[in-house]
Parts: sequence; C-alpha cells; structure tokens
Amino acid sequence: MIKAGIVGGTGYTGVELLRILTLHPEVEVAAVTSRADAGTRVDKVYPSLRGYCDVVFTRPEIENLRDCDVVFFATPNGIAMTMAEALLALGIKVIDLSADFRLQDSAEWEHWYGVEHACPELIGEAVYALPEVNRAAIRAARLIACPGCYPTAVQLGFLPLLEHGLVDVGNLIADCKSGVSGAGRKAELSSLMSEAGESFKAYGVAGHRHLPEIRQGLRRATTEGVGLTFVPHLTPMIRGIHATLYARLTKSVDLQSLYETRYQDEKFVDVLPAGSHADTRNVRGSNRCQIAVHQPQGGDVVVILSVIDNLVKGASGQAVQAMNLTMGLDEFIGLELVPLYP
Ligand SMILES: NC(=O)C1=CN([C@@H]2O[C@H](COP(=O)(O)OP(=O)(O)OC[C@H]3O[C@@H](n4cnc5c(N)ncnc54)[C@H](OP(=O)(O)O)[C@@H]3O)[C@@H](O)[C@H]2O)C=CC1
Ligand SMILES: CC(=O)N[C@@H](CCC(=O)OP(=O)(O)O)C(=O)O
Repeated sequence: MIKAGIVGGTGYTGVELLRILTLHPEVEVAAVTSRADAGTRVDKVYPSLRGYCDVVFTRPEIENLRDCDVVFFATPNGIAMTMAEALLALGIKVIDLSADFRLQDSAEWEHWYGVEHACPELIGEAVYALPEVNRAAIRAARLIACPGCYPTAVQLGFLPLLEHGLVDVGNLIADCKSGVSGAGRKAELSSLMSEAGESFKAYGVAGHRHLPEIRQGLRRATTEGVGLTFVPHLTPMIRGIHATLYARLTKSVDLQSLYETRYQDEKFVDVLPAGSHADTRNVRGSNRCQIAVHQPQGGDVVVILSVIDNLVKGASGQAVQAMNLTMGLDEFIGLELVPLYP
C-alpha cells in the first residue's frame, strides 16, 4: 500500500482528498495535518468520514510526514515551497495543489503572488500536472504542481484549437464562473451565503493570478504569441466552474470531430454531443471535464463550453490522477466517481 500524507486536511481540497483516498484501493492515509485541529481524530472534525478514517490530525511538520511515500499539499500558497525540499530529500514525492510550483518563471511567480519564492531552485524540476497534456512527464516526476481550477477548465477547452493552429491565438477570451468553494473554507466575508448567495459578479478583471498560468499552458501548444482576456466571476453555487471560451477561427474544419478525436482516449474529458450545453451539475463530485463545441450560425467564432468540479478535476481528483501516474498505478484507479445529481 502507498502511504499518503495530506498537509492541510481540514480545508475543502483536503477533505476532498480524504473522500477519494480513503476509498482508494492502493492507498493508506498515513498522516493528515491541521494546526487548528492537531490531536483530534479526523472523523470527529468530519463525521462524514466515520468508518473510513481513524487517523488523528498532527501538526504540519516534517517529522510527522516522514513515513509517507507521497505528501499532498492542500494548503494556501506559500507553504509547500517551504517544506518540499526536506520531503524530497527523504525520498518522499510531493504533490502540491497550491500554486507554489506552477509557474516556470520565478520572477513572474513573485510578481503575481507578491512574495519571494522560498526555493526557486526546485521550480525547474516541478512537473505541471495536466495529464491530458503531459502524462509521461508526470510519471517520471517527484515534484508535481497541480494546475489551478480555472486553468484546468480553460486549457482543456482551448487546447485542441491551438494544437491544430485553427484560431487567432492573439485574441482568446475566457469568461469563467466559479462556485464559492473555490475561495476555500477560511472565513471570508465575500464567501458567506448571505453575501454571495444572491449575487453574481466579476472579479480580478485587471489581472488574476491564473492568467499567467493559463498563458504558460497555452504557449506550450502553439508557436504564436498568446493573447488572452480572462475574467473570473463568483456565482451563487457551491461547487463548479463553467468556462465559456471564445476564439476567432482562421481555418475551417469539423470542430466536433476534432474535439472528439483529441479526447477519445481521455477517460476524464467528455466531449458532449453537438448542440449540447455543458452544465456544472453534471460533473459535480466527479473527476470529469465536460466540453461542448459550438460555432454559432456557422460563423468564424468558435465558442467552447467547459465545465469541471473545482474541487475534483480542478484540484483533488486531478492531484490523485497525478499520484496514480507518478506511483506507477493505473491512472484512473480510485477516480471512478459518478457525479452527484442534483
Ligand atoms: N478550493 C478550490 O477550488 C481549489 C483550491 N486550490 C488550491 O488548493 C489549496 C487549498 O485550498 P482550499 O482547500 O480551498 O483551502 P482551505 O482554506 O479550505 O484550507 C487550507 C488548509 O491548509 C491548512 N493551513 C493553512 N495555513 C497553513 C500553514 N501555514 N501551514 C500548514 N497548513 C496550513 C488549513 O488548516 P490549519 O489552518 O488548521 O493548519 C487547512 O486545512 C490552495 O492553495 C488553493 O489555491 C486549487 C484548486 C481549486
Ligand atoms: C471563487 C474563488 O475565489 N476562486 C479562487 C481560485 C480558486 C483557487 O483556489 O485557486 P487555485 O486554483 O490557484 O489554487 C480565486 O479566484 O482566487
């Protein structure tokens, strides 16, 4: 059995990792950390896990993680980068759900995250874990940077167009909506149901930290300069991301077939029948991205609808997919999660 540790087990992505890993046939959850709940049983804090997890929360210290084969960081930005080196030195693989190792340019990272990077020397080694793009590199990695939630939905939606050179990559638009769980479990005024529950608004229009991450991912699929307008919105739902993507076509092809062919071997990307409208509720709790392809009135604008559950394919599910790859397991094991409906 693979011994897994979770740093930050009380947050939304942490408890989602627990939901997936406690039923994973090849994994034993060996350590889960929380500063606030150290000393308390996990199933006391999360009674939904009674009978599945008898582990006690410990403090986020290397000593408490040294028996693990792999450690997930489900922590705010800035934590994994202070602990990764010590874990790697012990032969422990590191899978970071935060943004510490997502950007390959440390100066760009420091610009967007507003702090000095604690171990820039490891950035070059980190593998950005979007399995549909680079599963071979993930298999060989010991330090894994999981993509952000918006970047997962946007990249999976745009990539087939860029890979085939079909659109004006200088003028891409990603109009995205997220549920409130995207902001994490910490107490924050804007996430309160009484604040977000009856409201719909854009944020980060001037520049959101996922912009450089998406741009970096898209650049790998094209030799042309990428120009992207990315506008995130907060919607009154709990889970889910809906990305509406726009691009101007420079060539005429059967887009539906193109997407179906690109993703035909990808278990976690589902291209919907022509004319469909992707709906976040159909991926809630599952590790799938559903994509719908539209070319309104047969014109030269392509509209892609891409939906994921931000906590699963946008975070913990994708992290376990990466763990399966890097630990030499079947990529899909433990991730056959049928969506919750409604
Ligand atoms: N929510 C989402 O949809 C997505 C989140 N992510 C990323 O995943 C990470 C976790 O997000 P999320 O689960 O939403 O966050 P939460 O705020 O819900 O949880 C954060 C967790 O980290 C722990 N923590 C906080 N500060 C520290 C610290 N200094 N040292 C060690 N542990 C700490 C907290 O426990 P305690 O304070 O008790 O130690 C808690 O368990 C973030 O980096 C986020 O950007 C990625 C994709 C999607
Ligand atoms: C609704 C909401 O607030 N979403 C978060 C993004 C989700 C997240 O946790 O960011 P990462 O994917 O980079 O880890 C935000 O916009 O800051």
